[in-house]
Amino acid sequence: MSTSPLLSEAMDYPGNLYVIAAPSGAGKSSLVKALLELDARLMVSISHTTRPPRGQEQNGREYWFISPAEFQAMVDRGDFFEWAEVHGNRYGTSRGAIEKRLKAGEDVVLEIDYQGALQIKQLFRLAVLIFILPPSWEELRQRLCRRGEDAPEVIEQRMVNARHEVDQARHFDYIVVNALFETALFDLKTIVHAQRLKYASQRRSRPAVFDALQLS
Ligand SMILES: Nc1nc2c(ncn2[C@@H]2O[C@H](COP(=O)(O)OP(=O)(O)O)[C@@H](O)[C@H]2O)c(=O)[nH]1
Ligand SMILES: Nc1ncnc2c1ncn2[C@@H]1O[C@H](COP(=O)(O)OP(=O)(O)O)[C@@H](O)[C@H]1O
Repeated sequence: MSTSPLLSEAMDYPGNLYVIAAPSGAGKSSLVKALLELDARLMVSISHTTRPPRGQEQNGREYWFISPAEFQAMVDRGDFFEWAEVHGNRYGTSRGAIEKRLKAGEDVVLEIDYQGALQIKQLFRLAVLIFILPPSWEELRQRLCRRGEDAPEVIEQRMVNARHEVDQARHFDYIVVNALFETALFDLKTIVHAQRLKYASQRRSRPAVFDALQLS
């Protein structure tokens, strides 16, 4: 059991933390974007990365794109809540942004890899870990190809890494299979809503339960 002081503090945070991981191409970003459109109470945290931007990506929208030296300086200053190397690049969640939001009672979604998700669970016992699975390996490859953003060798590396990533799904609280998009989105929405109610009642706050139900 971790003895991090953050563990007990986190119990008192009024906001909920949802952590969503998946192998590249499973549909995580598309699902999270649709979820945010359905649920105005969710905020997504923008990560920092050393990966170069893809075609339509903008600094500060999908990611904060920074150099390896800038990333290292943030690591040295302890600016990251968690960080990991994924597919040869570094990615991290900035500490300040999520703590401030959770303390303010906002529900935060982190779209990160399994290593980061498992680090977060050590710090926030109440974090809800959700793993998105593709319906098959073949469909995963097809989605990566259809997305048309990655070179063939990058796709191959992501397919190899996916085997190990999928193996980590058993450590998560929930698994959602993204076969039919609308069904997976409904599953995600249900998990978010059910956990919101559960934690509101655990905090023994009747107003918080009503608030979670969006009743007055
Ligand atoms: N640990 C960690 N992983 C992250 C973070 N941001 C993104 N990732 C993960 O890094 C991996 C690669 O992301 P990306 O380059 O956008 O590729 P994509 O998953 O194919 O869209 C994905 O598994 C992301 O969830 C972060 O802040 N921390
Ligand atoms: N349920 C689905 N059925 C078919 N294609 C999907 C589905 N979900 C996502 N996609 C497509 O698969 C590709 C990868 O999705 P994306 O959200 O970028 O994945 P990730 O963020 O997990 O890497 C995109 O082209 C997206 O439109």
